[in-house]
Amino acid sequence: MHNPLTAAEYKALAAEIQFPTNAFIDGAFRPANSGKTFKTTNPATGEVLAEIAACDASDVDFAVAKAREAFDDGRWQHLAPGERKAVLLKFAKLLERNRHELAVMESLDSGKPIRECQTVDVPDTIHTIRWHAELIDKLYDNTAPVGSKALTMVVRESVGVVGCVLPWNFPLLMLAWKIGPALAAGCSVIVKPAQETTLTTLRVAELAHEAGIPAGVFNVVPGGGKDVGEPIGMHMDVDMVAFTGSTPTGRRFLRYAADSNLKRVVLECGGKNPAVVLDDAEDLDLVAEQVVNGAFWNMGENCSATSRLIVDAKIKDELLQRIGAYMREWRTGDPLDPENRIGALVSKTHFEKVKSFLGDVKTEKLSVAHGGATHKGVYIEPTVVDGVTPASRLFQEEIFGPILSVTTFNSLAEAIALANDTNYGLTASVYTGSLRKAIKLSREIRAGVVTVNCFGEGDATTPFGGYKESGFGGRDKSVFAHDNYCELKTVWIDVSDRSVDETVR
Ligand SMILES: NC(=O)C1=CN([C@@H]2O[C@H](COP(=O)(O)OP(=O)(O)OC[C@H]3O[C@@H](n4cnc5c(N)ncnc54)[C@H](O)[C@@H]3O)[C@@H](O)[C@H]2O)C=CC1
Ligand code: BAL
Repeated sequence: MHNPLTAAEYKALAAEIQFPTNAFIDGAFRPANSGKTFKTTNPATGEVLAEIAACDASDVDFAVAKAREAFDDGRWQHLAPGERKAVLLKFAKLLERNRHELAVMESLDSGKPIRECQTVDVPDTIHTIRWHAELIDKLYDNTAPVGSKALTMVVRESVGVVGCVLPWNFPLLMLAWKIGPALAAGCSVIVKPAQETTLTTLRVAELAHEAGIPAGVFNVVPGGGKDVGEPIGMHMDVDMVAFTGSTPTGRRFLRYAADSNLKRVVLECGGKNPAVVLDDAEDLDLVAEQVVNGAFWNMGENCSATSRLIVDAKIKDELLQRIGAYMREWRTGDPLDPENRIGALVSKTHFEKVKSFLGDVKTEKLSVAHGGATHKGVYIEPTVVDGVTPASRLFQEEIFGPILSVTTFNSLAEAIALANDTNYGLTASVYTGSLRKAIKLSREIRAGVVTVNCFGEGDATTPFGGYKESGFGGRDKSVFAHDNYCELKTVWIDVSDRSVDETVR
């Protein structure tokens, strides 16, 4: 499905794309009630791509009213699961037909390399929608073993109106991780994209409507966190919020829920993910490749990024040398050139934040093993920093940029303690030739995903989410994500002799 284009073809497509600019509510594009707009720019060039409706609480109220109307009259939730599936599969087909446009729009708005948009973001988005569509007519409800005097049904019902609050690092894919299971389950959604990356969400909503998802079921309300995110979180008629983003903002959604209607909250937050490499790792070239992929994929703007390399002191120098060799393949530059693997960071503000960690390297007198350069105020070369201790900000804080810290250990117990020495617990990877050690590490590292002899986030079939301050309330992806968007209802029907006798009388 990927069949990538050339750099010239991507640039030609970029020149002719029409960007959506208005909110999408009740099946139609609409300006913000206030008439206000905000600019979205291409971080690689600074060029303004579009002026987008800057919505506020009044737009959220309107979207929630329309989403509630659509939910209550059953135009979507009361379709048979197979009927929803058919519409969602058509939606996936339309996404596929428009995959080049979506990939280019995503790259222009976020600074992501087009090669990633084309090979990961867009195809995984489509696959996620398809996977949840295919799941929905294969799930059976249950009866409970209550004996012969009653018949009980334990049925799933759609949770209702869901606010999906999204980050800027994987705009399309995080949208799919939320709306895939939510729409399949019959919910109505109000999506708030990150202000930095609104364009593809609006285009996807338009395609969903074209595919036959009824008006009011899929709404997009663009704008800022305080203006749109908070009113969604505080809304008395929103039944659930599904959020991906930073841990501090995730905490706010728990407070909003507590201060409003106790809506369900599912959070997927930050990470400070270790790669633990034991001295019996079988293929150090493979380890180097996987660690580099984990650390620098998407410029490290990734909650699951490998940001801490925890390596046996005996093999550190050898591994760093191989990491350096593999990093030579990681060219930095124009995101629309498919040869480049590192694009622009999402914004100047974020660039400055990531750069401040390079400042720590100097003040802490750490050594840069590889990389370290910055270009044009938006690019940071992949960087490996050696000699980092747990006291360092580089070891403890989510950087969300292409910086990998290196720490050594001298025993397995020390490796596990270092891996767990963080408030986060999202992902980890372990590299060893010993099955026993791999199992021990995977059990003792407190993280939602542990990969062995590879880096990854699993696939559509596996749950994704974190322990500790990396997450709350549920998992994205897999059949378990479907459960987030459902209420469980018990229906108890008395069929005892007493009730039969009463009926007869
Ligand atoms: N876990 C992850 O995937 C992500 C982590 N981050 C981390 O967060 C840092 C800051 O990035 P931000 O874009 O500021 O993340 P953020 O967590 O503040 O933003 C995520 C979403 O929440 C919304 N939001 C922000 N403030 C809000 C508020 N007061 N009430 C309701 N909604 C609100 C934003 O508009 C956006 O849609 C990054 O440097 C990175 O470390 C950022 C994005 C994704
Ligand atoms: N890597 C997928 C989840 C995230 O970065 O937000």
